[in-house]
Amino acid sequence: MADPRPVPRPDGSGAAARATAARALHQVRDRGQSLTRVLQRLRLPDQAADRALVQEMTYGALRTLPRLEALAGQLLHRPLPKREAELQALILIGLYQLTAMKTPPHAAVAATVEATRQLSRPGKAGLVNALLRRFLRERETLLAAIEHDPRVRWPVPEWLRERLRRDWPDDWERIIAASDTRAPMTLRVNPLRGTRADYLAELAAEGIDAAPAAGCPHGLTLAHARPTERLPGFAEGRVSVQDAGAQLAAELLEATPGMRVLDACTAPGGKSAAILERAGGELALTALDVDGERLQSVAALLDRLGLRATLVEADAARPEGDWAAPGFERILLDVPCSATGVIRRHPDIKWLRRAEDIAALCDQQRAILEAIWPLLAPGGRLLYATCSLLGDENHRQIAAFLERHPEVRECPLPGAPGVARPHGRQLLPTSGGSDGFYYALLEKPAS
Ligand SMILES: C[S@@+](CC[C@H](N)C(=O)[O-])C[C@H]1O[C@@H](n2cnc3c(N)ncnc32)[C@H](O)[C@@H]1O
Repeated sequence: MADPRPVPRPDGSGAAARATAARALHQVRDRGQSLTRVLQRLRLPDQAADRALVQEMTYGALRTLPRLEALAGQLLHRPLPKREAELQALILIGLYQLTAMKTPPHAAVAATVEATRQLSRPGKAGLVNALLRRFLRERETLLAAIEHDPRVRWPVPEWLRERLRRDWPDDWERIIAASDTRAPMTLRVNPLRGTRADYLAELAAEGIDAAPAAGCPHGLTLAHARPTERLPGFAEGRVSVQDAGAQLAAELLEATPGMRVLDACTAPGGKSAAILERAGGELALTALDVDGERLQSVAALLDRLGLRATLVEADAARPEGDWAAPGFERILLDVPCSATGVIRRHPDIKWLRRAEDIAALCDQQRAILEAIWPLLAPGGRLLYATCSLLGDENHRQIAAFLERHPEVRECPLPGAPGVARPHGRQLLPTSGGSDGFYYALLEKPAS
């Protein structure tokens, strides 16, 4: 199978980037690790361009995994043994470059072949070279053979496809397609440190193309994503990165200065910060999370933005202690969920989530909602939020809650973006638009 033609040796950094991408893909695909965590842990290349390449290859390969696996299946006479899972991941990274990236094919092949050395598999260089060159020779035939494979047409696990089809009979294909696109980079301007109009003008003066984000008074979308270090005033807390759909939470909650507010699932803190900014920082905000490590990022975020809240590490499903005194006028419940609405930003979710996780998440959501509701003041409002697209976590969860608590009033959300559901509203991920969020606003009777 080895191709006898010599392979040009690329410079080492390109090969290192491919090897790192293969390691990361292997950790996600075969070990069930989250891509964000893997990329934080792995030693990434020194050069920014190589780090961006690792990012592009890993995110891209996870988006189109079934296509790459189906191609590798055609190219390999028999599957590689389990102990070669990292090499298999390298082959997938190689195929991703040849199917989806603009890298000249000979350079992509050479750097991927060279990466076998970095993975301590120099004896497999011939195999990788032969496979990738065969793909280039037989590209049209190989791609045509998998075109109608349902896993390739709708690159999500079958259980998720079926659930999306059931919940979104008219939109499921569009949703899956949009979930495979790259999400835009949206910012939220901190109104305590300047206006959106001024920030847009400053960006324009620096040649950074941006436009106001629809439906977000403080939001703007960049034409091209860039590292936060290269955003004016980022370190000084003038802007934060936050999806337009996530920014909507603060608008729907309408917490005004002086209110006592609870964010019961706060980390990493984006919505807490938006709620505080919208009220000029003049809120008594309790920001709670069960995960102490994640709470540290909330502290760092509020610090950067010049905002204050009482941070509490506690389980929202068991309110006890000082923080749990009833009488909150506003509560945000951004509950743990399947995150099926943010697959664009975290394509690993598609492969890490299991069908059986959903029922367990629904139980958790119900427990948190039931436990937190008594803390709401009479006449107060609770915004239930998820970044899920699944009815069980969203409108059916709220329908069941309303059935158990007939005194609760559901507030209409007129003018809010998204699609009306039997209860609440759903933002769908769309090309160039926001992530997939769900919101329902509930009010306690005044007496
Ligand atoms: C969807 S994230 C919240 C995102 C956050 N609101 C933001 O906009 O940045 C859900 C959070 O809920 C937390 N969480 C999960 N179970 C919890 C519980 N029982 N009590 C409190 N927090 C919990 C998780 O640690 C996670 O940080």
